[in-house]
Order: sequence, then C-alpha cells, then structure tokens
Amino acid sequence: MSNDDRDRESMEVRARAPGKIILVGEHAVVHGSAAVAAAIDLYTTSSISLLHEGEDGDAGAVELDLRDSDLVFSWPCSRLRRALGEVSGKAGAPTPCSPDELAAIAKLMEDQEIPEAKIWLSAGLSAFLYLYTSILGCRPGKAVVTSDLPIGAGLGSSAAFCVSMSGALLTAAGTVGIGGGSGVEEWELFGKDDLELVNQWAFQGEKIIHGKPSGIDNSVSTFGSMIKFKKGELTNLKSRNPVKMLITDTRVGRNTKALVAGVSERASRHPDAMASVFHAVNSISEELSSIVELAAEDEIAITSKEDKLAELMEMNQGLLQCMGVSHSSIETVLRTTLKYSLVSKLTGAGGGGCVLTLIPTLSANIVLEKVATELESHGFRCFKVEVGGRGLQVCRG
Ligand SMILES: Nc1ncnc2c1ncn2[C@@H]1O[C@H](COP(=O)(O)OP(=O)(O)OP(=O)(O)O)[C@@H](O)[C@H]1O
Ligand SMILES: C[C@@](O)(CCO)CC(=O)[O-]
Ligand SMILES: [Mg+2]
Repeated sequence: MSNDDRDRESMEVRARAPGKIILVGEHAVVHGSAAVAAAIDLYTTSSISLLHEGEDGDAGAVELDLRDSDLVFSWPCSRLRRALGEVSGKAGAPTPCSPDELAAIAKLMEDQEIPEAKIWLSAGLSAFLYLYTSILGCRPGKAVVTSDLPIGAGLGSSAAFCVSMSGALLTAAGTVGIGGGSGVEEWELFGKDDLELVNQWAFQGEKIIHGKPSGIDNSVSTFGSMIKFKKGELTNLKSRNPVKMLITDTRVGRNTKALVAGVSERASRHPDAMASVFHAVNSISEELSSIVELAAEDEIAITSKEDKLAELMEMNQGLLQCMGVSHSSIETVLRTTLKYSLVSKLTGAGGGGCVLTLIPTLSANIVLEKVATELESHGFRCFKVEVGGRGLQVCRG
C-alpha cells in the first residue's frame, strides 16, 4: 500500500451539495424545453471514511449510516464481490449501470431490513451501492449522510444525495482533488473539470432514482448559482439581486420517477397537444432567463422584473396543471397566497411536495407573517431560503 493510500484510509472526507428550486420548466425540461433552476442554502452532506481490511481474512463491510432516519445499512464486502464480481473501482468517467448490475443491486437490497414505512429509501440505497462500488470497488468503508432537505418533496433531495456522495467518493478515491491536510476544517470548492466529473457520476445515480432525469437537478446542485438548462446544456445566469422565495412544503409525499413517467404517458396519448405545452414552457423559460440577465445589468427596474417573473411563474403553473402534476394541496397553497396578491407555483416534480411563492422586494414583513401563518394552519410547513448560492463543496475533516 502506498503512503497516499494509507493517508486516504486514515482520513474522513465530507462533501456537501445543495438542494434546488426550479423557477420554471420542470417536466418540460425532460422533453427538451429550457428550464431555470437555482441552488438553495439547504444541504445534504455525505462523509466517507475508508477502512482497513481485517487482519484475519475478514474482508470487512460497506456501511451506510442515514443519520436523519436513524438507520444503518451494511453489506459485507465478500457478499458484494459475490453479487457484483471483482469490481475494482474506476477513476474516469462513469459507465452507466447495466440492467444486470441493477438486478444484482436489487438482490442486495433484499438482504436489508428496510422498514415498510421507509421503503422509498431503497432507490437511494441502490444509487449509493452503484456509486460506491463503481468508484471505490468492493473495499470496506463507512458513509454517513445527513440532510437539511425534506426528502422526496421537490427540492432536489435525490440530486443533492447523489452529488454529495459522488463528490465524497471521488475525493476519497483520490480521483478529484482538494489540497486538504491543513487540519483546519473548512469547505473548499472543486475546479471545473472535477465538478464536471462529479456531475457525470451523480447523473448516473439520479438515473437509478428517477428513471429518466433531464440532469437539471444534479447540474444545479453541482455547480450552484442560477442556471438555464436545455438538452444537457447549462448557461450560468448572472443575478445581482437574487429573487426571494417562500417555500411551502405541503407534506404530501410523492415520487419524481412516477410523476415523470405519468407526464411521458400523457405526451404519448396526446403528442400534438403536449408538444405545444412543452413549447410554451420553453418560451416561458427563455423569457424568464432574459429578464434575470437584463436585471443583473440594471437594464430593468427590480419591481418590473418581479412583476414579469410572477406572471411567467403563474403561466407555468397553468401548464403544469395541463401536464397533470398539480395536486389539491398545491391548489390550496395557490389560493391562499393569491388572497395576499402573491403568486405561487409548484416546484420540482409536483404531485404534492413543495410550492414556491415569489416574495416581492417591497412586500411588508407583516404580509409574509400572515400568509405563512395561514398556510401553516392548513398543516403545511413554510420556510424562507437564500437562492443562487454555492454548489458542491468538500472538506477533509
Ligand atoms: N438523504 C437521503 N438519504 C437517503 N436517500 C435519499 C436521501 N435524499 C434522497 N434520497 C432518495 O431520493 C428519493 C427522493 O427522490 P425524488 O427525486 O423522488 O424527490 P426529490 O429529489 O426530493 O424531489 P425532486 O426530484 O422533485 O426535486 C428518496 O425516496 C430516496 O430514495
Ligand atoms: C420533474 C423534473 O423536471 C424536475 C425534478 O426536480 C425531472 C427532471 O428534470 O429530471
Ligand atoms: Mg429528485
């Protein structure tokens, strides 16, 4: 074992990746339209510690500790090798998870006692096993995950999980680099090429969780800021006065994979009508991007920018209803905020989950307090987020 390997084994690597909001364009982005998303200041943090193989021939285990759920999962390395073969870990670009590999991972899930009420975790666990064994091979190690994000609520928890995990694993493997070793615990940013690589791995993880992701969620979680995303292409949107958003979590559980599949089924039943809907969403996203950029260059006043954003968000919500991804809880939030002349739209995959409400700069705090109190009286949870911040960050603890 080289000194570098020994150093890596003795060190814990932590990576944190933000959740996101989609201002406009969800679902349509899967079908080639543009969408606009921004990172938010709620993070998922993954840590990796590599462990030594036992002296007595015990190959050790791969452990995943999901702190927020109070659940720990463990796979003996010998069991992983039997199921997946002698995977040795990969330094470069990812190879997509093959159907055979996915079937082997599904079998490995059967060994775990996942509580029935938390069965949705199995998608995340499968993505973890794919990422861990593909990057590090079947060597022993321990991963710990914590998150500020509501899981499965439209704020990109799956992407933040895949990005932070890929970032931590690739750093632990020595594939992407931060200096480290100063002994001072501080978050560092990766270089552009390293971020690109992490993003590619995270996208493969998202595919296991989502089925057919567009890549917008993992991209904004990796690179941060506010972005326009279309057909895999990312444009950074400069934004000098970040928009302020109230987020309402309806607490209605939903699943992005099923919602994305539902929209695709509707599109195959009504191809012409849905193509027009996706086209309209594309125009909305393009217009919203231009407004954000003009405002960054002081070409339009802040109040005029907010009025335009509100109208475009309102139009997008109508089209999301056409796609069949709204929900009665979302409609309740829309009606409630409209009483206070505030515009809202669902964010993420919809079907429940979270709703965005644009907070105009000139709106009084008292109005915000009143609307939040009324929303919470329906059993919803409200919180304010900072929009457009940093993406993936890493720290060697
Ligand atoms: N911290 C976490 N620990 C374990 N699994 C997680 C974690 N965060 C997300 N997941 C996995 O991701 C799934 C939720 O992903 P899903 O895409 O349905 O929702 P989301 O990403 O929160 O919302 P959206 O995709 O609409 O932004 C969970 O069911 C779980 O399998
Ligand atoms: C619904 C969707 O458009 C956004 C989920 O946050 C899915 C995707 O783009 O992968
Ligand atoms: Mg997701």
